[in-house]
Amino acid sequence: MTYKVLISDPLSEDGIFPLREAGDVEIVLETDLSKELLLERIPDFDALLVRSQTQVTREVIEQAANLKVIGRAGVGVDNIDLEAATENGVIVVNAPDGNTNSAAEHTMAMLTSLARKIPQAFYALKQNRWDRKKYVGVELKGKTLGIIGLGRIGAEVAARAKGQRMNVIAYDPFLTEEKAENMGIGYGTFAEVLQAADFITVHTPLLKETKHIINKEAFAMMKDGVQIVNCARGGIIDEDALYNAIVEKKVAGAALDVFEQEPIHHHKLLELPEVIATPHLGASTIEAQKNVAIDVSHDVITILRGGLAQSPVNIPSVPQEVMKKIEPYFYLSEKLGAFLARLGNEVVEEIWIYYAGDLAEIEVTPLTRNTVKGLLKRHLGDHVNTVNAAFLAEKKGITIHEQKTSSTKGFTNLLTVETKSKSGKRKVAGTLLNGLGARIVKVDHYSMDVVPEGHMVLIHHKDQPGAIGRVGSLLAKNDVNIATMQVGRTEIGGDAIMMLVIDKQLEQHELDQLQELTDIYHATAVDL
Ligand SMILES: NC(=O)C1=CN([C@@H]2O[C@H](COP(=O)(O)OP(=O)(O)OC[C@H]3O[C@@H](n4cnc5c(N)ncnc54)[C@H](O)[C@@H]3O)[C@@H](O)[C@H]2O)C=CC1
Ligand SMILES: O=C(O)C(=O)COP(=O)(O)O
Repeated sequence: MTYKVLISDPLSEDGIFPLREAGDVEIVLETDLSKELLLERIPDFDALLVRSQTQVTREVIEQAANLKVIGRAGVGVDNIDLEAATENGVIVVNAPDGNTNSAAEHTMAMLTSLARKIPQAFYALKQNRWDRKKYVGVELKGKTLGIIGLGRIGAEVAARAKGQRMNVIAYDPFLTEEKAENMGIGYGTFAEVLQAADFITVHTPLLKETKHIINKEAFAMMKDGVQIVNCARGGIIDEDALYNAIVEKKVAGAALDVFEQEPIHHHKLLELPEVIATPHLGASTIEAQKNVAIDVSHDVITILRGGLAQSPVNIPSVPQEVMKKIEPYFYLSEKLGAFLARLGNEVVEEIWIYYAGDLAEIEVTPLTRNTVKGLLKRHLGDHVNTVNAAFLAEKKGITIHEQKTSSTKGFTNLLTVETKSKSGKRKVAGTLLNGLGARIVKVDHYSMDVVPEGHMVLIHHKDQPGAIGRVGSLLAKNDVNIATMQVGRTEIGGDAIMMLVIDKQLEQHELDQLQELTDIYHATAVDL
């Protein structure tokens, strides 16, 4: 199988070698696509690789019938409609570490340039103006740098600013006093940081919660003559409020790498001499571009081949050591879900998934998603996957319960899935037998030992002599070969079930014939 990958923003050629060498990947490089052309191209592709330029909107995602993964060669994913991706089962991955250093270095370059007015002085010099008085700056040493958002980049900026002998104070919802102390910086609330700082730099992602956090009210809290740096995302700072704060001399200067709408043309902020800017260059170094392209290429290949990504954005990442433990159960969990889905035609209202024995010791969320995927697939088809399974279940009004239990019924591991619908509850349990693979060991309250694959027929009947024979004869008459057969009953002469593994899929009329046999209550075909 060959996977088609569209690269729609310029990516480092040195960084995409994992894709080039993959053998099963066809790369199409088409940058600067118009919205219309992207919509036209996208249905052909299994993967899309972007930076910050391509706008991966809901419309694009919904048009992308074959898309499995969107790789963001960088950090910010605000140009990708994550909700639409999740709803459509498309995994989004990014490269969170590869450009941290470059972004931090660019921030420091902007901070220094701002303090010493280097771009303005250079521009004047280019125009033959030797003006030493006009471009007197301020030192960074001894000044307070306020950092809003102390993640990977914020923390690197803090370390570098300390090297410049600045006092650093930061606000981040995850920053504790102890952590700040260990880093040798101060910490405060959002307002305290704004009030204390001579320079403010923002390093949050652009989210609903961070949109315009630096607004008119925020500027009012700041010191007069404060200088602002934004190498994170346009939109974190309200551009109109910044413009006014500069015109009113509240803000002495601003260094901007990013804008609310990119690319910019004749932006009013650029008309102000206090503003210096770069065209979103924070991650534009040879090293960062190579790093992010390598990381995202690896993740994209892994996902296309059915593996689990290192840096997924819209599904929780699973550490490698946890993955090793749960991977063997993936097959079993999906098959149990699929088995239950075929037992009845009624609308499932609730799902319980019980994890026992070895399973009770590990992180099972990925298995829960996989079970739900197996269950929903019967009616929703291949559209459902581990990314959107929980979302689709919720949309269909199905509640999912996940429970760890100590009751293993003698198995070293036991995965039990139970569904509730209007007519009652159905249950199937499975285990992974050491060296022998997956087995269904219980259907409702009947014990079994069946490999969960192939064509099966589950027959509810009365425990009477001749019932098994009649089923065997009818199947033989229809030229259906029985591979294995298991029988279980509650009591002699009571309700019983037969679980047959057969060599072909039963036709509806064959099922009807089975149900007409004496002592047979009901027959269900289960094709896994
Ligand atoms: N200019 C450029 O070329 C680049 C820009 N970026 C931007 O920088 C952003 C940050 O990148 P990283 O540091 O790698 O991300 P990160 O996820 O490591 O750090 C973000 C931090 O912001 C904090 N945060 C979230 N909401 C906040 C709030 N309301 N107030 C204060 N802090 C808040 C988070 O707790 C987290 O610690 C990215 O999301 C991206 O948009 C990243 C790389 C290059
Ligand atoms: O990684 C990020 O968030 C960036 O902003 C870098 O963007 P870019 O890949 O240079 O368009």
